[in-house]
Amino acid sequence: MSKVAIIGAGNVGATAAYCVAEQNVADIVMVDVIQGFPQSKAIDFLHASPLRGYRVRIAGANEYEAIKDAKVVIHTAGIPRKPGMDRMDLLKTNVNIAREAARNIAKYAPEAVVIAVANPLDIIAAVCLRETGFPKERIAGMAGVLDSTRFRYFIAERLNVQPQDVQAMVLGGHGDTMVPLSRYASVGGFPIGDLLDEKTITELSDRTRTGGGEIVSYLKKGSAYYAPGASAAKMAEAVLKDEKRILPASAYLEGEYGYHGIFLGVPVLLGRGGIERIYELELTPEEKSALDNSAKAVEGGVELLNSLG
Ligand SMILES: NC(=O)C1=CN([C@@H]2O[C@H](COP(=O)(O)OP(=O)(O)OC[C@H]3O[C@@H](n4cnc5c(N)ncnc54)[C@H](O)[C@@H]3O)[C@@H](O)[C@H]2O)C=CC1
Ligand SMILES: O=C([O-])CC(=O)C(=O)O
Repeated sequence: MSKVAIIGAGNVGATAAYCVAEQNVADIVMVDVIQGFPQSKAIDFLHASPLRGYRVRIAGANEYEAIKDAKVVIHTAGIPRKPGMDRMDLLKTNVNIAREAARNIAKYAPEAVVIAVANPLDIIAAVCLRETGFPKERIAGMAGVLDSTRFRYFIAERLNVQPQDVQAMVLGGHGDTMVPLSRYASVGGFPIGDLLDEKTITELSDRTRTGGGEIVSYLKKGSAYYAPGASAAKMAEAVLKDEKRILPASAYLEGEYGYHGIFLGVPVLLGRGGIERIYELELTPEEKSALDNSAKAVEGGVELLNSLG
C-alpha cells in the first residue's frame, strides 16, 4: 500500500490524517516535534477503525526518518494565527519549520508529491520548492480547494441545495485578496448569475475571502481545521488514485497568467505526477486586475522570504 506522510500532527494534520484513513488507500505516518503527540493520535485513530471501517496502518513518530518513501507528504507543521493577525505574520516562524521539513522530505521521500498547507501558504509552497529541489509539478499548495469549498457551501446554504451540486473556483493567493470567480460558479449546471442577484453574489464572495478570519475570530486560539484537513486529504486522494481532478491549487507559475516565479492559486489537473497541467482561463479585465492585486500580495511575501536569507 502507498504511504502518506503528514508533517505536523496538530489540528490540521490530524484532521487530514483522519480523512486520508477513511479513503482506505494509503498507510499514514504523522510526524511532530512534540514527544508522544503523533503517537497518541495514531493509536486513537486506530481505535476508531472498527467503527469507521478503514484498514490502513497509522503511525506517529518524532523523527523524520519515519516518512521514508512516502508517495505524498502533507506539510502542515507551523503555528496558526490568532485574532488580529494576518497569515503573513506567520511567515518567519513557519518558514524555518518548512525549511527543516523540506530538507527531510528531499532526503527521505525523494519521489513524493508535496502538498503544502502551513501559512502563509503561497510562501511556504515556495520554500518547499526551493528546499526540496523537486520539479515544480511535485509541489502543490492547498488553498483553492478550501476557499472554493467555502464558496460552494455559502452558495448552497443560500439556495438551500446540496453543496456537492455547487461548482465554484477561487483563484489567487491564500489571503484576503483571493479571487472568487463567480462567473464560473454554477449549481447543477446553471450559472449562479441565473439564480442569485449581484448583491448576494458579492456578499457570498466577500464572506469567502474572509472565511478563515471569521473562524479565527470565533476560535481565538487558532484557526480552522476540519475543512482544511478535508481539503488536503482530497488533494492527496487525487494524487494517490491518479484521479486527474481539476481543482484550484497553488502552483509555481512561469509565465502562466502573466506571472513569473511565484506560487498562486490557479486551476490545475491533479494526478499521480502532482500538478500535471495548469489551465489558463479567459479572465475579464476586472477579474485579471483582482488576480494582479492578489499576485502582488504574494510577491510581497516572497520579498520578505528573500530578505530572510
Ligand atoms: N492552507 C490553508 O488553507 C490552511 C493553512 N493552515 C495553516 O496550517 C498550519 C497548522 O495549523 P494547525 O494544525 O491548526 O496548528 P497546530 O498548532 O494545531 O499544529 C501545528 C503542529 O505543528 C507541529 N510542529 C511545529 N514544528 C514542527 C516541526 N519542525 N516538525 C514537525 N512538526 C512541527 C506542532 O507541534 C503542532 O502539533 C498553520 O500554519 C495554519 O495557519 C490552517 C488552515 C488552512
Ligand atoms: O485563517 C487562517 O489563518 C487559516 C486558513 O488559512 C484558513 O482557514 O483559510
